[in-house]
Amino acid sequence: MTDESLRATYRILDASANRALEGLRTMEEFARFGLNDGDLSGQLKSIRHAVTAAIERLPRELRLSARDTPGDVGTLIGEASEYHRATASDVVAAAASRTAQSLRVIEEYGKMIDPVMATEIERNRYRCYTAASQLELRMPAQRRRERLMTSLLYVLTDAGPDEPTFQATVTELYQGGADVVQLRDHKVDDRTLIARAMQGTQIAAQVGGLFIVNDRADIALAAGADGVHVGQDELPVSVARRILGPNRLIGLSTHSIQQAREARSSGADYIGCGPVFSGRTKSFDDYVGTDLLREVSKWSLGADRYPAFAIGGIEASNLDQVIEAGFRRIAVTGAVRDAADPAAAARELKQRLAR
Ligand SMILES: Cc1ncc(COP(=O)(O)OP(=O)(O)O)c(N)n1
Ligand SMILES: Cc1ncsc1CCOP(=O)(O)O
Ligand SMILES: [Mg+2]
Repeated sequence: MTDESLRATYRILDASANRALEGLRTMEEFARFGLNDGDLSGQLKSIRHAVTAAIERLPRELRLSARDTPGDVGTLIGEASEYHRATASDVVAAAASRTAQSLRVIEEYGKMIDPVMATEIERNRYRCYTAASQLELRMPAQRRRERLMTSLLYVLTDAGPDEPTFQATVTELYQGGADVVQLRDHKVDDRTLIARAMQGTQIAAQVGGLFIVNDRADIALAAGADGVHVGQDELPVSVARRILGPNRLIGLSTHSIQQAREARSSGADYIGCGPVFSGRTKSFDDYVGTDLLREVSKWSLGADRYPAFAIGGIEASNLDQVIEAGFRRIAVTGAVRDAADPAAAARELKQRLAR
């Protein structure tokens, strides 16, 4: 090998090593701080250390003297996509792909310089594929939980008389500012339920909203919905979780502070809290009123801002009482469904919650 080609090879190895280590660290940070997953962040850290050790087999002075960042023509070539990362999932996917490519480059050029190093890099490239795919598989959960954290308005709707009507209703609800739409209909058959659940899921994905199925974890899973909502006498959260896996959301109805605390420790992603007032959709013997909202809001704001939606008879006319009790998240049916202009009614509620 000529001096020139040796220098070029070291330059490639040095740049690729930096890229691979940066990519590994980017993934590791998300596993650690985004997912709090000690096992996955440990795996990525161990790969990073193994790659560092393999690279350190190359004489550091040769790597450093070959480095020429100001003279690198590649630093001037930027694709627009490199500057756009809308979500943490995009960051992780880009880091995973960059890392795998860089490890492959080190492996190929490294074979000319140090076959032992190349073999060690190959071994860690395979480890990296496994860890990166585990991390990427966790990202839908992250996206859903991030979306939930920014959700203020949750609207429950029935299956409607037919598919076009349901499609128009759900689209209108999201356009009006609903962050979450729940399909809640005890009257229709399972065929109708699954068809509507699939339709709602598709609309939600297009507009960036969340779509939840009431009561039925099986239907939620089969439709690919964002999650299920269950009541105190329905599927326990642990069973719904077994059906839905870690990536989907589970909401639980709660009627006391004790139930709210238990919901959180059982792994529910959010709670419905009520019934607050007497409403038009479902009647109850007792109403929790705003006292429970006050108690839950004091606790949930301290509990890492655990998402809690007030539900039951909430309307534009009593919304201030809910807000005064510390709640900025509500779930409604009648206030939107029965309005002359449901989208406008949703928009008004949303604007007041967001203030
Ligand atoms: C967001 C939200 N909160 C509460 C409920 C009520 O659930 P549940 O008590 O199980 O009653 P049904 O809706 O099944 O009649 C809900 N659906 N959504
Ligand atoms: C399903 C449910 N659970 C508690 S209150 C309620 C109904 C919510 O509808 P509305 O907003 O019309 O009272
Ligand atoms: Mg229920």
